[in-house]
Amino acid sequence: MAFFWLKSMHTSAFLLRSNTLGKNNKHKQRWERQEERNDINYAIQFNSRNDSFKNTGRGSIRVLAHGSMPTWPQDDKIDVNFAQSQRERALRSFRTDSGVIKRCQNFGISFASFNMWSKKYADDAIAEKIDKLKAENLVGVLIRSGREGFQYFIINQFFAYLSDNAPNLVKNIAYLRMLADLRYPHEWMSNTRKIHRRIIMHVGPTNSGKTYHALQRLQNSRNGIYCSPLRLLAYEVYNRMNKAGVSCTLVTGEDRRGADFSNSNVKPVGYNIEGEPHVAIKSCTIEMASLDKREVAVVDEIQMIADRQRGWAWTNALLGLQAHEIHLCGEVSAVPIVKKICAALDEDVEVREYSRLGQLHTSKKSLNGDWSRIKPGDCVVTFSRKEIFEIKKTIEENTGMRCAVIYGGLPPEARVEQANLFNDPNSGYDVLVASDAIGMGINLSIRRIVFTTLSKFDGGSVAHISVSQTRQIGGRAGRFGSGADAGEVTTFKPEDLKQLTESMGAQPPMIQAAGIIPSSEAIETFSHQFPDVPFSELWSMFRDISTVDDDYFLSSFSGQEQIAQCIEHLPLSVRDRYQLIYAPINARDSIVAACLVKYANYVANNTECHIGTVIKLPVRVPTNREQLQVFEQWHRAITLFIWLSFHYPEIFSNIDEATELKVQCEKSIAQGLETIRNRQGPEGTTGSQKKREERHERKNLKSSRALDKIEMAVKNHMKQTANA
Ligand SMILES: Nc1ncnc2c1ncn2[C@@H]1O[C@H](COP(=O)(O)OP(=O)(O)OP(=O)(O)O)[C@@H](O)[C@H]1O
Repeated sequence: MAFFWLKSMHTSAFLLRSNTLGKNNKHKQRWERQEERNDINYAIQFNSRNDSFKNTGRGSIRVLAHGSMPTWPQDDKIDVNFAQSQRERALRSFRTDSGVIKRCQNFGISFASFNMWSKKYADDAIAEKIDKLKAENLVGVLIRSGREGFQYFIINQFFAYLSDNAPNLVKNIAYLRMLADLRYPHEWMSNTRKIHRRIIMHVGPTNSGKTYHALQRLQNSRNGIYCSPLRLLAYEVYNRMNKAGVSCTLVTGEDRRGADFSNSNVKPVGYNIEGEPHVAIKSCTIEMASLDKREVAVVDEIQMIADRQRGWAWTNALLGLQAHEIHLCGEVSAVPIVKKICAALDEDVEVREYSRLGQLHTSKKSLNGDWSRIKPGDCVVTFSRKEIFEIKKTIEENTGMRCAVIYGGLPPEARVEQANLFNDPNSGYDVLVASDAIGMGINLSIRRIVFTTLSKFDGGSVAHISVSQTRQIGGRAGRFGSGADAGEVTTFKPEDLKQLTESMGAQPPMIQAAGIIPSSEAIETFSHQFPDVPFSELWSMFRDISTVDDDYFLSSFSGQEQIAQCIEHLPLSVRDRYQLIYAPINARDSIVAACLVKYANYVANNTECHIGTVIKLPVRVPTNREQLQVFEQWHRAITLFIWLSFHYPEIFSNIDEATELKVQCEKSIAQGLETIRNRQGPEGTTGSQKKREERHERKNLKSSRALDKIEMAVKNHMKQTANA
């Protein structure tokens, strides 16, 4: 993969104070341009170099040439021909990937040896001489791994090839491969293997009552745990249990709450020797699940075991929960993989199938591109935050109805508030404009889902959303007991209706493999072999050399790698690095990443961190969507502090101050949403503010022209490189 650095671009990188809005616009604009330009096969990434955190106001832009990047097909369209073309593509790009070459050097492989062996490997693969790389065997790999994972697979198989054909090229290769051997996950949790567990799967479409039945069982147990994919769902179950008089605690990455003993019906199940109450149930996000002995465990949305980033958490829960009864709720597509894993554990699986409660039908007509056809109770779904606000404005102007908004970047508290506005028939908010964040969690009284598009930018290219995602989002219409008992699904554009109808009528393909990650101990032992290699490279090296069984895949590390790079320059232990890279953040959020570096500095120095020294919220309420986005990032930076306080309680001890700041930030976000709604003109802007924004626009236009010139230079450079 060809890339080079353009260091001359002066960018104001990570700015932590309130006067940064204009400068942050520039970054935002670049990211938006990245999305827009995807169709001409360029991804321009803002790259956070370590020195950019030193307030130098400089950064660099990394330009990755993706070559021709077609849309990734849905699973059932992946065949031998596709496998062949992807194999050739991946073999070509891995041979020129400077990251791979660098890692090979870390393994002691010289450039000349890499050149020679990578060519042999590519030739043998194309000649179908390597079993695992035969096109027919790659179909399953492509489905399991997706685009990003497939590239890793090709690199990983290169090391397997070296191990067989040039065992002396990498020193200790057999030992390294043994350290990175992840083939036997069913042998990992020895304590759990001593327990006889009954596994019950509740499967069915959205809104079929599967979670309801599992929760009924949990509620009647002496002690149990509910593992949720979202903080919001964990909170919902926490409330539900306490309301029903069952003592329940809440544990999420950002929140810990005791049982609600203010409710006189809620009684602890007993007391320990210090007189502290034992509660019956724990409701948590799945990454926070503890594996103590229990009577009942409920794991929600089990199909997420195949999620490229988070799947490992479901696998850990399935392998490790020490409960006599485990209830797994989710899509029928998860049944085969759960059965396979449980067969290896010598455990039986009982499957209970459910049908949808209430009607759901796909409309025969789209809205034909006409916003005036939006009706009260509609939820308009789009996948870009920018579009959410534009659509909201258009609908409000065209119909006179007001729109609530829900998207992933909004804090959960704000999402609940927006959901309440939409659900309340007297609030004046008749329509919801949302992203796929509505697919799980919050109860919504939606009558009709209107998809504005069925494609989504997946970080590499624009791809169709999967059958499973389409059905999950579409299924939110007509939720049982919401007052909208019959649901409808349609599209905004007529050309999307055919695909929607097909997806809504199809069954999601069966899940082939479950995510896993190496333990911190495995990474630590591996790191001792390479004391001079930076942690972020170490992680990729582990992936290069690891061996994984076909029923599993190594979860994506890309988010973790980005975090690892941000904190690479700090003197942290391997264990601390392992902890920090799993912080629930996106390192591309510049403000959050900058705060993480500051927080990590306190960890490195083992000194107490006061949130006030890192975060000062802007005093003004956000009045446009860019400013709102900055507040959203501050909110994530505050919740990151709270997350850290659970892992490093002595360093991040002042949670009260953080909680206060978080509430203040939530208020500003709520006011911002209200202000943007109430003002006139584009994005709710008026008068002098409008002028200010026009000035910004002009500035942005200038920098966008500069960017065009750079891209032209990049194109020319690549042409020359290709010719050479
Ligand atoms: N037997 C029942 N009695 C009363 N309410 C029920 C019953 N079954 C389901 N519900 C209600 O119907 C709604 C949908 O149920 P539930 O959340 O269990 O569905 P689900 O299949 O898990 O859907 P999703 O995958 O969207 O979460 C919930 O509000 C739930 O409380």
